[in-house]
Parts: sequence; structure tokens; C-alpha cells
Amino acid sequence: MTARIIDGKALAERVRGEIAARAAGLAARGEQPCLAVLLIGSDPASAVYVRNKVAGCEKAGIRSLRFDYPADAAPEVVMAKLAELNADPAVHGILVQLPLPLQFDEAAVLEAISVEKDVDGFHAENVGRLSQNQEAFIPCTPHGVMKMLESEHVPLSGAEAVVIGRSNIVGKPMAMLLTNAGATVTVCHSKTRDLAFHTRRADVLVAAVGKPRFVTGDLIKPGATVIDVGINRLPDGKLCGDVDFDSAAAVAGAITPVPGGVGPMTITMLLENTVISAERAARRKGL
Ligand SMILES: NC(=O)C1=CN([C@@H]2O[C@H](COP(=O)(O)OP(=O)(O)OC[C@H]3O[C@@H](n4cnc5c(N)ncnc54)[C@H](OP(=O)(O)O)[C@@H]3O)[C@@H](O)[C@H]2O)C=CC1
Ligand SMILES: Nc1nc(=O)c2c([nH]1)NC[C@@H]1CN(c3ccc(C(=O)N[C@@H](CCC(=O)O)C(=O)O)cc3)C=[N+]21
Ligand SMILES: [Mg+2]
Repeated sequence: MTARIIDGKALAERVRGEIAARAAGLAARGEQPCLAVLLIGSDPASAVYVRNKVAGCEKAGIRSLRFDYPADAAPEVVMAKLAELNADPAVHGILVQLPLPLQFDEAAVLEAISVEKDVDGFHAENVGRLSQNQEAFIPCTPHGVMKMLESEHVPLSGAEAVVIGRSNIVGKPMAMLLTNAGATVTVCHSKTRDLAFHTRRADVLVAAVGKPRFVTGDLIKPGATVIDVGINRLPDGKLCGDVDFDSAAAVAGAITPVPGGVGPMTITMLLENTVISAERAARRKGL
């Protein structure tokens, strides 16, 4: 058996077409969507992601503002910029690229972004709203994964879902969304005693570990849907996921590739959240 490949890039293109149409409609009513991106420090991977986000905005007709700070930037300077962006009615979304240098209190920075402009969905209030299944900005990576599962018609109600990873930006919100969709969810992490016991039961397996080719075919239930969130750069410069693609594809029913899987959908959901925020602003102004 060899798995069907879930083409995140193609789905992202389709969804971005719809987002661009909504952005154009907003611009015509005088409310062009606008995303502000703050990058602190010079981590090369972060710089690539930020560039992809800004380019994605450009193509979708979303204005983007980019603010770059040196690695030793004073937190007060960044906090002052966030206050300014929160107050600027032309700005609909604010994203502070993570991880932050050590002098920053990450939670404090995320709380400083206005809930209405928190298009990453990382603010504690949005996290709480998601956990209560209320309307919220949904974190982009797990939201993108849900869109991929939906477009593939993967049944979730009653399914066994296993998430490897419990981070605030991927694993935990992923588990929440799958729970809200009716799956029976197990969250595994570095303290999990028998990982294979859990993963081999999974109809849907999401890997967000941060370790190249960590999930091998022997951990996968035959026919399962395998979602690879991982982005790892190998010494030869190539990207690879948290899943060992070749051994996994021999067992799985469907699988996402890296690159071209979850990554492009993450950016797409960021663009969508920015447009949603602008639509809310337009509605408030009666446009
Ligand atoms: N495609 C995309 O759009 C995105 C991709 N990523 C990628 O996804 C991956 C995960 O990101 P992120 O969640 O931020 O990473 P973190 O490092 O924050 O979390 C990794 C998680 O994996 C768990 N883990 C580590 N080792 C093991 C192990 N041996 N067995 C089981 N669990 C283990 C950790 O457990 P513990 O909590 O116990 O330490 C932790 O919960 C990375 O490769 C990242 O680059 C991230 C964001 C977006
Ligand atoms: N505040 C914040 N929000 C984030 O959403 C956020 C973050 N911080 N910090 C880092 C992670 C990582 N992340 C990715 C986004 C797109 C790709 C992506 O486009 N990947 C392409 C390849 C990119 C490449 O060529 O390097 C792909 O998988 O095909 C990857 C990773 C968002 N993150
Ligand atoms: Mg992390």
C-alpha cells in the first residue's frame, strides 16, 4: 500500500483565491486588510517564515507592515510599538514572530496584543474562547490542519486522534480542535511512557515534535491519516518533517509532505484571520 499525498500547497492556493476576493471586496469599501509583523532578532528560519508571510499578504491584496528589531532590542520598545499598532484603526492583525530572545517574557508580549487583532490566536483570551468552543481567532497551524482533514473528508467524529507534542502554538490547540470535532484525543509528549502504544491506535496522527523523521512507519496504524507539522532543516540545507516520509507512506492511508503540506496552510489561515478581522472592523464602521 502506498499513501495518498495530501497536497497542502494546492489547497492553500485554492483557499487563498477566496481570501483575495474577500480582501478586494473590503478594499473597495475602504477597509483594506492590513497585517503588522514584528520580527525580533536574526534567526534565519524566522526570517524565511516572515518573508513568506509578507509575500502571501502581497499576493492576496493584504497590506503588510514589517518591523524588524535587533536581538538585543529592549522589551519596552517592542511593547510601545504594540500599543501603537493596537490603537491604529488601519491595522487589523498583529503578529510577533516566535521564538523571542531571552530578555522577553513571551506571555507578556502575547497578552499585549489586542484580542481583536490577535490573528495568531495566542492571546490567553482567544485560547480560553477556543477551549470553550466559542468564536475566537484559531491558531493558524492547527486550523490549517483541520482544513486539510476537512478537504480530504477524513472522518473525525468518534475517530481516535493522537497528537505528538503539547506546545501552546501547535499541540495543545490541535488537541482542542480535534476534541471539538468529536475525536477521542490523546496528547503525547516527551514524558509519554509508551509512545508506540498510543500512536498505533491512531486513525489520525499529528506529529508536532520538532525532531527530523521521528515518526517511522512502525508507529503508524495501517490506513491512518498522518499529518506532519514538523519543519526541520537538515545539515545539507534540505527541509524535512517530523515523519519519516518513505516508511510512513508505505503504511498510512494518507499523508502530508514537507515541504508543501501544513506550512503553506499555516500562512493561508493567517491571511484568512486578517481578512476576518478587517471584515469585523468594516461591520463596526457600518461599511
Ligand atoms: N508547519 C508549520 O506551519 C509549523 C511548523 N512547526 C514545526 O512543528 C514542530 C513542533 O513545533 P512546536 O510545537 O513549536 O515545538 P516545541 O518544541 O514547542 O514542542 C515539541 C513537543 O514535542 C514533544 N516531544 C519532544 N521529544 C519527544 C519525544 N521523544 N517523544 C514524544 N514527544 C516529544 C515535546 O514534549 P515536552 O512538552 O515534554 O517537552 C513538546 O511537547 C517543529 O518542527 C516546528 O518547526 C511549528 C509551527 C508551525
Ligand atoms: N507568532 C508566530 N506565528 C507563527 O505562525 C509561527 C511563529 N510565530 N514561529 C514559527 C512558526 C513556524 N511557522 C511556519 C510557517 C510557514 C511555514 C512554511 O511556509 N513552510 C513551507 C516551506 C518554507 C521554507 O521553504 O522554509 C512548507 O512547509 O512548504 C513553515 C513554518 C509559523 N510559525
Ligand atoms: Mg516552540
